[in-house]
Amino acid sequence: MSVSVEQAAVLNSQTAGNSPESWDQDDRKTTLDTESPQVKNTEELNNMENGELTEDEVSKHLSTVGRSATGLQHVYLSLCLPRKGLKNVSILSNYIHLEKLELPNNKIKDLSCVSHMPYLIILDASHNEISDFFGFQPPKNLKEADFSHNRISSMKDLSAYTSLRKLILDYNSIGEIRGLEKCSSLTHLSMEHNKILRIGGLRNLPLRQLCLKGNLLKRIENLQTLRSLQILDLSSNRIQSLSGLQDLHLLGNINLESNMIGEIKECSHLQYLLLLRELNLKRNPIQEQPDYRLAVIFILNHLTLLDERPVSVEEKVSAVNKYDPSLELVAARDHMTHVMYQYMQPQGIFDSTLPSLDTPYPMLVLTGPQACGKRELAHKLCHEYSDYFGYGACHTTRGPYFGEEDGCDYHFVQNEEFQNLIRMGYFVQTMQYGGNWYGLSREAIESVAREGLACCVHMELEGVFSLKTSYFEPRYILLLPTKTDDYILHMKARGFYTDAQIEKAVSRIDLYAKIHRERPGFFDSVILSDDRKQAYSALKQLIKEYLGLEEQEKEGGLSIKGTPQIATADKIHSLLSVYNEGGESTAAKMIEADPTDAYSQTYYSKIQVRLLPQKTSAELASFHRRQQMVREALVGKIPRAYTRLFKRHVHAAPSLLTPHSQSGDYNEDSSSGESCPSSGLSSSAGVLSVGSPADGLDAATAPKVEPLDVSMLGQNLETIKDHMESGLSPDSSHSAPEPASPGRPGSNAKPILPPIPQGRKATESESTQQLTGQAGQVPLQGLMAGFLKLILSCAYEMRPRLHFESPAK
Ligand SMILES: Nc1ncnc2c1ncn2[C@@H]1O[C@H](COP(=O)(O)OP(=O)(O)OP(=O)(O)O)[C@@H](O)[C@H]1O
Repeated sequence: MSVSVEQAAVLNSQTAGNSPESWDQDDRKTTLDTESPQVKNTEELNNMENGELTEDEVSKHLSTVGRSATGLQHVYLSLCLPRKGLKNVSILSNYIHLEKLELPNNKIKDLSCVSHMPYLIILDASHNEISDFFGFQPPKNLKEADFSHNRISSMKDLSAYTSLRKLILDYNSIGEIRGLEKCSSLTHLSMEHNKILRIGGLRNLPLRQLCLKGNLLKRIENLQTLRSLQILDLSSNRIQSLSGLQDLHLLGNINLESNMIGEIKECSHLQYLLLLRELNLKRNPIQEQPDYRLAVIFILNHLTLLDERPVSVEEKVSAVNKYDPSLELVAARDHMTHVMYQYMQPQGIFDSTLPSLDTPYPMLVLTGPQACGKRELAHKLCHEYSDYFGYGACHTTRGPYFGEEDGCDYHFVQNEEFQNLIRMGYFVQTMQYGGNWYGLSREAIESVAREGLACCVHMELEGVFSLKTSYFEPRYILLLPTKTDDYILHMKARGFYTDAQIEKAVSRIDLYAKIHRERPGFFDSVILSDDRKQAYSALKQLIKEYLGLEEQEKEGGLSIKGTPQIATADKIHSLLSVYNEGGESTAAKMIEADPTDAYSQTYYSKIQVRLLPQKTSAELASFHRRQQMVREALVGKIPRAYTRLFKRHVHAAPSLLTPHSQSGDYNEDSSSGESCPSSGLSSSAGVLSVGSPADGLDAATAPKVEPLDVSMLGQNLETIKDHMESGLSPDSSHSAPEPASPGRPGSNAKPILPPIPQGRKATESESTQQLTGQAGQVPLQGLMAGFLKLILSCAYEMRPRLHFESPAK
């Protein structure tokens, strides 16, 4: 039976002033009962008390007039009767045109009346006492049904409900999802707070939203076919793993609050869900994992909301820096660590063969993936070119392989010792590889340098990045295997490596190749290492070019072996002295100095190209000042402030080291402006220019501070040795006693030699090296510490740029 407009008007007239909205908003049943006595006849009241719906009641709550489905009449389309205590709604069988029926918060057990509503689209039967799931014939247009908060314990086949889009079955006692297979329009299913033990029965449904909150689920399963799922709520279950979600590529929001997910690695199941923006893992054990939030953000870097908190850009950057730092970042951290620890230690100057403090040690770094042959080649090179190269043995925490010797291949140390060494500022760079630590110590480089040789080391790419941030400026040669199968065979043949290690090494070939491809010039040279013999020949060829040996061989038939190392050192010294004395036109001067020397030309013009355009006049002045200070320190001139203050007795330096001071001109003038260590830096520029007076000295009397003249030192070696053996200071015969009042203007102070390092055996050769500047380590002691620290920091500040160069380049 339809309700015509006329009938409805009549019904409405009976309830004038009581709109359905006012009923909806306020449960005023009693109020209405008392306030509108005319509406309530006795029968009606009885019915209401019995929970039986009456026509009058219906008429009051009908709304939304529209055309009937047949289009012939105007009818009410909606009926809303919330909180009426209704038990029996059978009368609604007459209202066949209803499209929307809302009966929440009643006591309805039977909804069979709905069978008579073929046009019903929306049904809200929530908060009732229904136990019979869909106990009516299917209205074929039913799109939304809410049966939440009822007493439904099992689902029935809903194959007939092909139009159903939204089904809400929250707060029932359903134990299993079933009967939905044919609901081909179902996009929204909510079954929170039921008793579902397993996910199932959802195969191929076009669900976009699924809520199974508050059930008894232990795992996520059978969801892989829900390709349209966008929002998933599995909160308040007992789920331990996120496995099962990996194929749901449209998922944008997952709520897993209050579950039992404990491992960060579980998030990797979600990492390919590129549309995932919101994830809630609150109240899961995973929250206790260290750096939980950053770790999750790192894995799921598309998230915008994690645990209901927005993910900031800073968090994303920190996450990447923490879990996948770039090679540069790793290097910067490594470098920072070692610089910091180094500066916390007493300082020492290692001048070795170098003409000035800011000249880096000559170094050759062979790099490439593990077992590519770089170590073998490094050893070979150092053996064959022993006059040029010394092997720099790194430290490692890995145990020695068969045949490896401590101190030869590596210094093998325990992890604890390695960490101690790091804290002692012992290393220039370190890296972890394959669970072991590797570190190149300052001492490894300097001990080679003390022999007047260039240090040859091998290391992985991370080590190269780290060295590139330091003030060392080695040559980097990449040894790259290209025949992967041969490389794998070679590694297997060595018998040291597990499959995983081999796999890792192989995978790093690409990394090296990529860096080489993307950063031209990152490596100075690349040698293919597939054939070790060929690789070594190529390496030799390169080295000869670097050292200029090819020309020498061609020109003079010089044999490589036996070429005195001093030749190289001399060359660098002489070149540098030209540089030091020159101003802007040093390159020209260098060429003038030895125009036939191809090595010099290339070497120096390259340096000029690198150095001069980058330096302002202030920088140059600063550079000269620092050189001045370093030289003074090396020839033994103690900072005047300290000398004055503590009146230390110092050994006088041999006159040959300081030719200008022999005459007693070396002016220890307190008025020089160097009354404190830092004042040296504020003195005027150009103190090293030929003929320019030292800072604060009278132009006529000031000593010219010149680069150490190695050859001159060599000539007088015997004299010095004699002095040392006799326990006298080498030039005691020349030196005047230290003035009683060194601070007095015009007083003389003889420069001193750096003390021979404590504990170091002063063998003849070592003494020689010390005095010739080949190996002069000056440990900082007492008052020198501050001054030398200052020098070191200056030297570090101004990154050195000089290094051995290829004349052929
Ligand atoms: N100080 C360091 N910094 C960075 N990498 C280093 C350092 N010392 C050694 N390495 C590198 O660590 C990797 C592992 O060294 P290890 O000696 O254990 O390997 P290996 O199997 O002997 O291979 P290889 O023959 O290349 O040395 C090698 O590639 C090695 O060159």
